[in-house]
Amino acid sequence: MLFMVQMQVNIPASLDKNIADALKKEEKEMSQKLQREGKWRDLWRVVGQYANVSIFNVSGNEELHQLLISLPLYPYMTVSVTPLTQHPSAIAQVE
Ligand SMILES: O=C(O)CC1=CCC(=O)O1
Repeated sequence: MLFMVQMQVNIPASLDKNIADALKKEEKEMSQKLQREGKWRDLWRVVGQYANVSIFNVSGNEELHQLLISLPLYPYMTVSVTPLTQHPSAIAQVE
């Protein structure tokens, strides 16, 4: 199943910089692992914001939920999830 996920990152200025940097590094490693596995299909920066729009290809709600809550930056994110389905006019096939 495909999901559009919007993540707004709100790291408090009071968080120690070394901790913030370590969380960002872990987040990058995890997101790149999931991209290589094909689960995190697209990752786009929202211009002008510390936010991204992502497309996930996972088995369903539960897998997506577990994946999102295990992201290192999850405690500092506002997450919005939109399930997607094939548009009847689309010529690209959903995998
Ligand atoms: O920078 C972000 O938008 C948060 C994030 C998601 C994957 C990643 O590497 O950083």
